[in-house]
Amino acid sequence: MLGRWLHAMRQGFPLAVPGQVVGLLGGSFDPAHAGHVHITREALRRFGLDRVWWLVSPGNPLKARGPAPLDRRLERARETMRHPRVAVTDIEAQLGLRYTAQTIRALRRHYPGVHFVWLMGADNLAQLHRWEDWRSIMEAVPVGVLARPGDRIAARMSRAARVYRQDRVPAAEAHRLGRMRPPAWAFVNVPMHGASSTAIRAGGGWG
Ligand SMILES: Nc1ncnc2c1ncn2[C@@H]1O[C@H](COP(=O)(O)OP(=O)(O)OP(=O)(O)O)[C@@H](O)[C@H]1O
Ligand SMILES: O=C(O)c1ccc[n+]([C@@H]2O[C@H](COP(=O)([O-])O)[C@@H](O)[C@H]2O)c1
Repeated sequence: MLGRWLHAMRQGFPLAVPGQVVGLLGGSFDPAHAGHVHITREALRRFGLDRVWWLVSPGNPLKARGPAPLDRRLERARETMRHPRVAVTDIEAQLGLRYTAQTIRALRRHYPGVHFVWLMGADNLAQLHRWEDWRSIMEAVPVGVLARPGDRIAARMSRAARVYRQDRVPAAEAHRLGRMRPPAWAFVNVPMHGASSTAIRAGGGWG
């Protein structure tokens, strides 16, 4: 176990110790914005997380348009999210991975004993059934979903929500999500934030 740990630290990966609950917010962050910060703070509180790691993706496999260069997105993400319990990382690029199911498998190997929770906005739950090997994600880690304007109904009616309806955790129990045995997922109706990277790009806000 120590060997794998040292390996993760040598690669500059964030530190986590066995027993900690770490939320993973994967995203294009093209660019990062106040909505990401908002859901991260809500997730820390609502899902009882010790840490959140932002996984700035090399590129969403379902998005045809390539994002801005990774270094630029990382830099903006680090300027945007400043919190002692949040780390902004490019772990996926370092591991040469872009499919979430593979990333989760790799992180669980690198960090034995750490409890991971996959985080996402409601728009992503609505699409989850299109992700590579999506059921293995639900079976591997608990999933925390945060409300997003316009996407709550699509998320609730989604294929993933229907297939895993028995495994939905009531919002009042969501603070224990990280220690639950998967499949387990919770949808929390946090106050919503309207920011989106698409809107920022459309307004030339990257400049
Ligand atoms: N305002 C928001 N409210 C709730 N969840 C959000 C919000 N913005 C982003 N997210 C979630 O954060 C994660 C990363 O999002 P992403 O980097 O794709 O930002 P985005 O604003 O959705 O980008 P784009 O408009 O390019 O699709 C996703 O799970 C997404 O659902
Ligand atoms: O694994 C997949 O097939 C897959 C398909 C679409 C999106 N994802 C992941 O979902 C996260 C959110 O993506 P995005 O572009 O909406 O920010 C990010 O970590 C992506 O790598 C993953």
